[in-house]
Amino acid sequence: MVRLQNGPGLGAKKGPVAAPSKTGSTQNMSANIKVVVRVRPLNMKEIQSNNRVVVDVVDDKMLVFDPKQETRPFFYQGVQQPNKNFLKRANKELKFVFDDVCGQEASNQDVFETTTKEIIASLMEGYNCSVFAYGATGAGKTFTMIGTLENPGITYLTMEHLFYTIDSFEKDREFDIGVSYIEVYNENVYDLLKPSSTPLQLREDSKYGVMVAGLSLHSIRTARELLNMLEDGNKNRTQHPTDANAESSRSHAVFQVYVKMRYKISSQLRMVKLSMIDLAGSERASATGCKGDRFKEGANINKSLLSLGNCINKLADGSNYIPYRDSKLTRLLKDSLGGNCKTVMIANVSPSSITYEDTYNTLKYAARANKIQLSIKKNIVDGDIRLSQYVKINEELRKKIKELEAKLSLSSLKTVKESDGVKEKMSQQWRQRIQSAESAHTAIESRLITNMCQQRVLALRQRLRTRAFQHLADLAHRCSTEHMEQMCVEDIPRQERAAESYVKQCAILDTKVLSTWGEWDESRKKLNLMYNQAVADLPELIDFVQKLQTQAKLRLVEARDNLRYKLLAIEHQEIKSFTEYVSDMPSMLKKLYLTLKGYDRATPALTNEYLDIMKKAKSVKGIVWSDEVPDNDDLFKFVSTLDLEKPISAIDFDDEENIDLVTDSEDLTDIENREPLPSAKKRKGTFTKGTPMKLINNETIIINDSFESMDVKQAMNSAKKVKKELSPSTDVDNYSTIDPNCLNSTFVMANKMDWKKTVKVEPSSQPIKTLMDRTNTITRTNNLNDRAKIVKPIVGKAIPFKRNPAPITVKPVAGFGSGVARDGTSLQRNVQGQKATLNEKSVGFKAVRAKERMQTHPYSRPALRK
Ligand SMILES: Nc1ncnc2c1ncn2[C@@H]1O[C@H](COP(=O)(O)OP(=O)(O)OP(=O)(O)O)[C@@H](O)[C@H]1O
Repeated sequence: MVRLQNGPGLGAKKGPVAAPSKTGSTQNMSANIKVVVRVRPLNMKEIQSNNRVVVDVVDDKMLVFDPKQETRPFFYQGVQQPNKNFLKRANKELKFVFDDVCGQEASNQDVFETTTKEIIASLMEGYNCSVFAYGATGAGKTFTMIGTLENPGITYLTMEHLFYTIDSFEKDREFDIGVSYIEVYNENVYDLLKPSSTPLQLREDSKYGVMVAGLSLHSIRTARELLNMLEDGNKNRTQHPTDANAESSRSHAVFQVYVKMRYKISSQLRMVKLSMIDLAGSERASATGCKGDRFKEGANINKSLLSLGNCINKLADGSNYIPYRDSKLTRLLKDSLGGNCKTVMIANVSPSSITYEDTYNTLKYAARANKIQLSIKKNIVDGDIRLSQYVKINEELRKKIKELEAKLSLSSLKTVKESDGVKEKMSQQWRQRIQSAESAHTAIESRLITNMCQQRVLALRQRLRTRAFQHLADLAHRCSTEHMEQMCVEDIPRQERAAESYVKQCAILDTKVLSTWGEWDESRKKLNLMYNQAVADLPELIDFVQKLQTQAKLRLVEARDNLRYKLLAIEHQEIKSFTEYVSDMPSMLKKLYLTLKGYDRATPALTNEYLDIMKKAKSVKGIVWSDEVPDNDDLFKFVSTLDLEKPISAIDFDDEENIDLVTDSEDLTDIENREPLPSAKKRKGTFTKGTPMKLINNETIIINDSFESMDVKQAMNSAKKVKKELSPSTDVDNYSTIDPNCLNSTFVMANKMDWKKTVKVEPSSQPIKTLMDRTNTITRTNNLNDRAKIVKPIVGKAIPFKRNPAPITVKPVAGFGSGVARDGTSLQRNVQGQKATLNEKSVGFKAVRAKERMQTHPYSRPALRK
């Protein structure tokens, strides 16, 4: 098999060298075999023989074989004959036109220029190329192909040009070059570079074409190496002197150059072959004068050349069948003649008439070959084509991918940027919208909190004011000093005005709170909806939303703190005042008790009560734990709680037990005099229990002066107890029989009242009047003489009671804490024998006011809003 030796690329890859593929080519081109005729100069022998020149080179394209000779006058018997030399053969004067005609003066360089130089370009393009020298022996074939050291032949020149060309292509291609040199002698193939007596076998492969089994390939780097190689090879070539040529080559010498090209970028691989063939002489056997082996040689040579001629003829005729297998030479040159090859035929001829027939045959041969139309293809191996195509496609795809990636990257970046920009814009818009809505909501909430805080402060202050007033009321009726009396006279209207003002303020605040709360609730719903939408659109806004919600909670906590601080300050002041107030009570109580006891009026019940008070004083705790919050103190809960979800109005100060709702218009009479009710629930029912005063019967009114929650039932039991102590046989249920003198200060037994008449107090009989009526217009007459008789100091001097010389009339004032009877009428309070009458006008007046209040407290009275 053909193998490369010492080749840098090919040598490393041992194995059969890929021959050009028939199917691997991708481009076709049509070309005739280029035929160049070279006419050598006459050699010395020919010159000496003075033979005529039968080849007349007209120009570089045409020659005339056996041209017409110059006419010389013909004399016969001394007489010039006019037209005819009967002794002379007529000249053929055949005009041959070839691709090129190199005359006798043409050098090998000139031949190279016209023959193989141009095929190197084709070789670099991937075409197989073939050059063979044809001609008779001694026609100058070897001289043309091999030449001499002084005048190297076209093989050397071609290889030199090949290396020169390779150098110019090395930038983008890698080359591996291997050469072989064989001879076909007597139909046997021999390796001239690896001499062996054993002929090599020709193998044909469908893919690689004709191959020489066992042929050595040699790598060369310079043309000079080739020259030496050729010289060595020619030494191994069979040569025998003939008559025509002293150094006649008796074999066909085939020098083949394998060029492997790999494109650096595409990795495309091209395998091309340049065949340079020096054929054996095509001379006639007679011309060689050989006999024996030499004759046999000539016969074989002629046979191979005949086969070559036949193939050329067939190729020229366009025959489908080409008899390549007729000889080893034609088999070997299959690729170079009719196959995938650009072929140059150099027909060497001698101009001498000595070789007239051979020259004529050569010219005919060459002319015939010139008609061969070859279809040649570039030799690109299938796999390499695919590989290179894949590589190329891959590269293109990679390039495209990169471009697309770049575009995509830009597009993505742009999209991301656009998306980010849109998101950022959306985010900003949402934030602005939310902040705007949140600011508005905060403003509303601030108003709501302010109003609710005002509600609670107001409620607390009113509670404390009422308590203070109650304390004053508790004391006033016992006072006889003018100063105290004056205090009461002044304070009552003031307190009642304060109460009325409180009611109004409550109504206003209630309205404000409920109105603001509605606004706040609506704003809150919108804000929450906005929060949800924003987070749904942009989940990253959740932090922003949560921050706002946390800020809202903090605002509420701060508001509660501020409120409690304010309430605490108020309570603190109240405790301080109350402590001062209470601190004097024990000594006073002790004096009173001892006074009563001194007059023997300290009943067992009173004594027990006194003892109870002592016990309580003994067990008073100095510390009230902060977590001991009174469960039933709704006012405390209301004041201390700031719940935006419960926009209730101020709570009633009365004990829950004592609060009922007036359900009809008749029962509305005293609502105005009550504390504002905390809720609709508390206003349901009837206003029966817990009234400060209660009409027991027409004669008796039980007054619960204590502002603090006082259980009527407890009071009644206490009254019964006192009655029993005083008169065990008395029916305790009949209060009319209770002696007022036996009652302690809590209970007052009224005289039988005439509801229709105003009781007028006789001035003479009632020198002292202690007034404590927070309710109605009354004209009362108090005769405290009896009291003066009763209340005497036990020890020491009696308590001085200032007598009031004239009855006192109190103008109708919507009072706070006034008693309201179940039937809706105001009750008079008779303290220790005072007579009270009902002023019916005041009832109607208060009823109207109560209705007004109900209207100003729509949320406090939801049942009545309709
Ligand atoms: N163009 C030429 N110029 C000068 N001398 C030439 C030329 N051609 C051939 N000769 C000479 O002619 C002789 C015969 O040439 P050559 O050996 O090349 O013939 P050939 O065709 O190879 O013969 P053979 O077939 O017998 O080998 C040689 O001595 C050679 O130097």
